[in-house]
Amino acid sequence: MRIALAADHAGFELKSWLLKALENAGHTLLDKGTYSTAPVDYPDCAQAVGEALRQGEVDRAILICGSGVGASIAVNKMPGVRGGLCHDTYSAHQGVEHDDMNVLVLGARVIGVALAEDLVRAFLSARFTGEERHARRLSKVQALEARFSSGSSAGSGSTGNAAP
Ligand SMILES: O=C(CO)[C@H](O)[C@H](O)[C@H](O)COP(=O)(O)O
Repeated sequence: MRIALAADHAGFELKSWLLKALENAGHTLLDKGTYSTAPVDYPDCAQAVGEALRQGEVDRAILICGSGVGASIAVNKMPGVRGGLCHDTYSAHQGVEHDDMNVLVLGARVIGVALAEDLVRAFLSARFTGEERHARRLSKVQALEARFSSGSSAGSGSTGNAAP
């Protein structure tokens, strides 16, 4: 699978571990930084993976900050990007199966490397089921996104399919 990874300074070390593990597993990786522990801002990391997803450069993304909270908030501002902060394996696969989550967000100051690797495996192995109730709910999420995104008229109720 084609996977983009990005982390802020708090997530840099965990990203480095995950890059090695994913490379060994044969995935195609796009490392969007950061490349050291020098402080950077998590919205910039979120933007980097969100754009890679939206431009079709990758199929999924992994985004890491200290808690995972800031990165999760930021990445979900981008249309078509569905990030979930998951620190349990059930959520890491169910988020894909039911919600078509395409970004796994992790908090490097909260979890260890072994759990992170399990979470990533669960996330990457999962597929959206496409069952009617999940597709219906996803359409409603996309309608919310279209209704409140800048440039669209408030209250339009559009259900256009957002990229990707
Ligand atoms: O955890 C975060 C926000 O939810 C951020 O990603 C940062 O990692 C955190 O805020 C960084 O804190 P620092 O004191 O600037 O290292």
